[in-house]
Amino acid sequence: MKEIKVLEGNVVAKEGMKVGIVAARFNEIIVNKLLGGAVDGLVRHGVSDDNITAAWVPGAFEIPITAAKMANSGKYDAVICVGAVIRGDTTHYDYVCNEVSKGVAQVGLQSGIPVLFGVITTENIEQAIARAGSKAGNKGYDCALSAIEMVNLLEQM
Ligand SMILES: Nc1c(NC[C@H](O)[C@H](O)[C@H](O)CO)[nH]c(=O)[nH]c1=O
Ligand SMILES: CC(=O)[C@@H](O)COP(=O)(O)O
Repeated sequence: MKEIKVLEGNVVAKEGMKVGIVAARFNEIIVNKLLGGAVDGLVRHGVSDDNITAAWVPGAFEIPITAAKMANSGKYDAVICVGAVIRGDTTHYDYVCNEVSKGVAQVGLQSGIPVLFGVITTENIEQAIARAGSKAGNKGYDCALSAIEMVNLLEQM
């Protein structure tokens, strides 16, 4: 097979990389762990903590508008969104999840910078705990590495 050109971003942060994080305060006990995981992942892979800015919003539904403000400010190379939406007794969960996921994706497409979806959407608190730094890892940490990779990839295009 002929040799083809393959583009791939590594997970070493470029010099001076700036990251915004939007964190939803609802289920704060979970989201604090996601935020900490994101910061840990960023710093361990070369982002200076001086170049990380987090903004707290009331709930996941407020993430997209805040992510859009950050993404379009020109101040950040990437934006990470973290939150925890846990199903309750009504269909409210479905509406929140749908709008947050669509909204975050739209911000990335519209702004042209990587906007990472680190909002866990679970049936119960146990599933959320598992994804916020226990047996299923930390979605915030995962998003940190993906943010670095995507910044490095898009800069090659
Ligand atoms: N139930 C959860 C919410 N609900 C609140 C909404 O996100 C929003 O803040 C409210 O509807 C006002 O616009 N938010 C979460 O982040 N997680 C939940 O489990
Ligand atoms: C995800 C939610 O909005 C949910 O926690 C709200 O709970 P409920 O459906 O019992 O009002």
